[in-house]
Amino acid sequence: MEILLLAVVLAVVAIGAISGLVITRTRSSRAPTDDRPATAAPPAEPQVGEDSGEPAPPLRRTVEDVELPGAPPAPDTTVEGEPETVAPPEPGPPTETPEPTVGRLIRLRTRLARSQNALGQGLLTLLSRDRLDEDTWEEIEDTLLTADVGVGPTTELVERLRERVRVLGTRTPDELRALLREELLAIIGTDTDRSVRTEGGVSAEGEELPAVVLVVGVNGTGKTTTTGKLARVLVADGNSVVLGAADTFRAAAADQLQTWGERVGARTVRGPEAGDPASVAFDAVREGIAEGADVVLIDTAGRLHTKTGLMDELGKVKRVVEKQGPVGEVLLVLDATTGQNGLIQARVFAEVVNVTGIVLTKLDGTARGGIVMAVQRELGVPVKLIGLGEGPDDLAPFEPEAFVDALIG
Ligand SMILES: Nc1nc2c(ncn2[C@@H]2O[C@H](COP(=O)(O)OP(=O)(O)OP(=O)(O)O)[C@@H](O)[C@H]2O)c(=O)[nH]1
Repeated sequence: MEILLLAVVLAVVAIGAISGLVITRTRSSRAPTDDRPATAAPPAEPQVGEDSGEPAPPLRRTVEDVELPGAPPAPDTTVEGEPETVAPPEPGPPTETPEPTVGRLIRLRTRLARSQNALGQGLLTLLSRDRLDEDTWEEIEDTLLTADVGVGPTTELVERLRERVRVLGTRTPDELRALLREELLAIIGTDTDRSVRTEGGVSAEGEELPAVVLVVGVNGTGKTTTTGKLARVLVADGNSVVLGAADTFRAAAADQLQTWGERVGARTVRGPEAGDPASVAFDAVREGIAEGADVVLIDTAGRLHTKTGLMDELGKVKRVVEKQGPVGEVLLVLDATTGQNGLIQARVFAEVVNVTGIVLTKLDGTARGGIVMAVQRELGVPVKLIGLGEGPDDLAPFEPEAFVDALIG
């Protein structure tokens, strides 16, 4: 009996074990063919590649944040909150002492004379002819037009010269030189204020504000170089300067500007590459206020005057800066070698940002110095500075007398 019972128990255990094995094998052999989606059952823990929370913000600004060249401008809301800029590096000690600005044009006079002498000497030679007939006057006119003096100023100058030569009668070379000098100066204008405005102001809250200078122009005219050189001019004249690298399109521009700044101990405020230039400009002025700087110089990206989107962006840069205080000076940088095209550029820029001064660069590389007269006449805005080379101190305050003297030798 006991043996029988034991045999029954063993039989039951054996059957149970065999059926358990069969069920397990059946389950495991079914699993791969189970057509339920793998995600049907919620995982207990986040899986690799899944985020458990909100994605981290990207390091670079998105295309929605950044205005692309030619894109319509975004509304002026970016700066009301926190402008996005990276921390500006500490300014180093000045490594150079810039040359004083007084008399720079005298120093650079030979360079100016070398490039512009053809105009002055050409005019003097023509005026010295025994007979000043119509052909000669036409040649005088052509000489002026070729030097980019422009139609209006040329007509005016020729009329005045004709009248004065007629009254003079016989002409000695000295008399002619003096006469031409006077008339050229009359066209250029000697009583215009050509100083770069460096007086700061006071905000409505009584806070001291630095003078703000915005540097604008088309591509490659020399804006960054001029901003750097101007920083030296201002430092040489005893001002403390903060630079704003609002040219965020050209990657090297901010580095270039920072290098200029470091040489004279001026801090450069920069933003993220391809960032919003208005934010950088705003931040530079804020930094200037915080530092108690005398002048904030803002370099902007080169833009073709024909690109409406980019011109609108420039208008925005100025408006955004003005939320903190007035922009005292807008310097338009014109490349003297581009001739009459410079006038068209000047007209458009003046409409958008109310240009207050002209910087004429690369006058060392062209005989067409007459653009000085044309651009002033066209815009009613004075030439304030001229660039006469690539050297750090090759930017000079424009002095009509020294300019004309270099012209006529
Ligand atoms: N000969 C000469 N070269 C100059 C003068 N001013 C600037 N340059 C040169 O012009 C070139 C362009 O100057 P940048 O300052 O880079 O021009 P930019 O307007 O900032 O250029 P973008 O930012 O690309 O629009 C550089 O090689 C400068 O050295 C000048 O007065 N004389």
